[in-house]
Amino acid sequence: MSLIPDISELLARARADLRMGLPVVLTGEEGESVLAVAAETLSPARLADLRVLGTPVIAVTGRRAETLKARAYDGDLARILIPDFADLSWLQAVADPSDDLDRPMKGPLTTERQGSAALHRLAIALTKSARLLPASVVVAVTDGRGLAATHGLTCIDHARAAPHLGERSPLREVAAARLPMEVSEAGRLHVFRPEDGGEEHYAVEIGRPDRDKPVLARLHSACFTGDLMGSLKCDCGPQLRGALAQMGEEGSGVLLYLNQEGRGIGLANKMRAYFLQDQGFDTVEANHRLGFEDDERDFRLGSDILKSLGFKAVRLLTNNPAKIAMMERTGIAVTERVPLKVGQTAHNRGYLATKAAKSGHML
Ligand SMILES: Nc1nc2c(ncn2[C@@H]2O[C@H](COP(=O)(O)OP(=O)(O)OP(=O)(O)O)[C@@H](O)[C@H]2O)c(=O)[nH]1
Ligand SMILES: [Zn+2]
Repeated sequence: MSLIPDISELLARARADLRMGLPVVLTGEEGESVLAVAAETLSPARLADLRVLGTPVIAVTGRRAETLKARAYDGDLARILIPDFADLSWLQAVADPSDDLDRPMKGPLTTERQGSAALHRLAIALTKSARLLPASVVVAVTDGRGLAATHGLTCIDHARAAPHLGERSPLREVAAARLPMEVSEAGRLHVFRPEDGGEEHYAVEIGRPDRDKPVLARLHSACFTGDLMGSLKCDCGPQLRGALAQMGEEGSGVLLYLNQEGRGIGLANKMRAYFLQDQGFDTVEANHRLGFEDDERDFRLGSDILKSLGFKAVRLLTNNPAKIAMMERTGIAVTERVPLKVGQTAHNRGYLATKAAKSGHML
């Protein structure tokens, strides 16, 4: 029946639940099931409830485990045993590196090596896509489906969810209108919304670019601090304005504004990363200490939008080779890379050097 939510709708619901601090039920292939809550949003009352149901563990990514010196027997993640004395602040200190330097001794931490980590991996993937810290408190339960039905919890089946996790929900254009701008009076803004109701993304068209010729294009990732606040820590604001100005001069172009704040980790996590940067870690190390990869963005969104606007080839304004490679892989030809070198400041010199050294950016 069409009234029943499908798996991508259930996943979207699970992300919203985790952000509220609600547990979700995850069920596995062998009939096993767990209850999972994001460490960041867990309340003391719910922690007590989880302890009534069983013996919870806290699952963190391999990246975070490295910093915590916890053995990651599962490779990309570690299931850390929670000592009886541990309270919510202990769990949050495992999840959140903010006070790593003040409280370096969380351990020694013992990690689980028996049994499957598949549901823990799913729990972490969900917290990440909910833009929360990638850490989940997980407890095994006997009848997950029954528990979900009785308590009105979202229930996700691992086998059904797996093919959808690395996938993005299809985008649909929901509205477009004329937008006269400083750089060009012939501006037009298109709003794209994913079918699962997630984050919207925008395309700003300048002029009426010919769909049969390579269009001057920029894939810009949202940066509240740089785009709007004039932050000196990165080069995003000048890049955004520089790209629009160039399109205005040429009288034609398309700028995609992708809501992938903080290279896909969200603004709260980006500010946690900035806090770590103030302690001396670089932009890549800070992401790793938080449990994230260097870059969690999905640039395929960009080619989805370009294709839906009818473009086949771009002259891409970027210094990031990963953007070019992804465009080519997903069927948008990059006929030219147009460098975008603006906004270097004394504050962002180290940031730009790290991107060049560790993320392959062209200086
Ligand atoms: N996690 C994290 N994100 C950051 C940091 N500084 C800036 N960002 C984010 O990095 C992204 C930069 O986006 P872009 O300028 O589109 O991408 P880029 O990879 O630098 O590539 P080009 O500018 O095209 O060369 C934005 O989402 C910013 O919010 C940081 O220190 N940590
Ligand atoms: Zn920025």
